[in-house]
Amino acid sequence: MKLVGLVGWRGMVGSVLMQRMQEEGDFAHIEPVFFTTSNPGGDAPKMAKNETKLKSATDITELSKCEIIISCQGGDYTTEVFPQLRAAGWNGYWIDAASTLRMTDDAVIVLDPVNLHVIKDALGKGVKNYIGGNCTVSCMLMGLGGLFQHNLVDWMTSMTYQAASGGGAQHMRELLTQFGTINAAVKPLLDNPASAILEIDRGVLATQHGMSADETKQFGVPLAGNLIPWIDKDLGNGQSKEEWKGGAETNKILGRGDGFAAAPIPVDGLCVRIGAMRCHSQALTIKLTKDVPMDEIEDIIASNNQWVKYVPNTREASMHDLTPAAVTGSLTIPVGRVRKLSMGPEYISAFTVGDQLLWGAAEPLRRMLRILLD
Ligand SMILES: NC(=O)C1=CN([C@@H]2O[C@H](COP(=O)(O)OP(=O)(O)OC[C@H]3O[C@@H](n4cnc5c(N)ncnc54)[C@H](OP(=O)(O)O)[C@@H]3O)[C@@H](O)[C@H]2O)C=CC1
Ligand SMILES: N[C@@H](CC(=O)OP(=O)(O)O)C(=O)O
Repeated sequence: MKLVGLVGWRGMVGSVLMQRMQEEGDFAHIEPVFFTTSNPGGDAPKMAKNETKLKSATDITELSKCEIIISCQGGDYTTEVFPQLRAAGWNGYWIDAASTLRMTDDAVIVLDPVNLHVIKDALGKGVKNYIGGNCTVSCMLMGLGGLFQHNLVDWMTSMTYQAASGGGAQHMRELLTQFGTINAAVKPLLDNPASAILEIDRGVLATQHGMSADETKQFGVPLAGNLIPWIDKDLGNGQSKEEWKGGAETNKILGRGDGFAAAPIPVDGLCVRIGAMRCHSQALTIKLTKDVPMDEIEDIIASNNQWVKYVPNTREASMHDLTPAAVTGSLTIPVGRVRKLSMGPEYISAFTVGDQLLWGAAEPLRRMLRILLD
């Protein structure tokens, strides 16, 4: 059985990965070795077999013994440890959730329901680095992959509604704490049915404006009852790094653009943080390469993979099936609000939601592991 090193297994993404690996019986196919940056010598989790103690995640000799390493430890860890491992002559497979290596020439962004052909081609060429994509991009492609597969996308804009979890566990906690603070500030008024709504509204606003640096440490400004129209770094050209990833990663996953024969498809838009917990949603405007009847569009979207679920464009279905609350914890990727736009028969809208810790982070990694094992 292959020795598989697991780094970052107790973090938020890592915990979801461990849960999914247990659900899918992945541990039956590997000899796991658990690494840690904080507790070498401590007890490994119950999935451990022969190696029951945690090893240091910076011990290059121990890491080098693994044929495959999966890291959910984060970009700083990858930046520090990955070059040392390769410099030491390690030739194993590196599977990573962090963005650090995604755009390097010797790495493939993995989302096998969409780009198994790209992965297989790279494996044949001896590529050893397989990196999970940006959560927003992966969730979008799981939903709209059919349109790309049929060469129907001329260009696409993605306007996102991204959950707090994209920032990490502390961001989720901060959001909930802020909701609690706001509620507490106006609770006496809320409890009194005779109180004036504008007085409640003033109380909410005063609480948001009065939040301390400590209460907004993660997001920088209040997110509860608010939104933040900027995610990740400022690239200095008016675009955020999250928005840049939308175009760059989508094309790399599809095997288009730089380094590939196929021309890139323009994908761009605005990325916005909202007060959802762990599902990223996005509203898409798509210019098709030709006028396609609606029933064909539905078939193409719905039949692309077993997780996509086409939601009829009705009020009831959209309210119940096309929301973060409906999707959280599930691998289902609903796609709805699909209709022809008034700009012309080649323009359609769509709305999709995905659990950014599942398809957005953990699931492509464990599926890449299974591809290597099978
Ligand atoms: N959050 C997201 O939405 C996404 C994240 N990613 C990537 O995954 C990386 C990891 O993200 P995420 O899982 O959110 O990071 P976490 O902060 O939850 O976990 C990272 C590491 O922090 C250490 N840690 C310290 N304190 C705790 C604690 N109380 N509970 C659990 N772990 C703790 C653990 O390392 P140790 O056991 O060694 O102490 C853990 O592996 C990101 O940096 C990013 O590169 C990718 C896609 C989406
Ligand atoms: N940037 C994403 C989360 C994330 O970790 O993205 P990436 O894996 O591309 O760094 C968000 O904030 O929602």
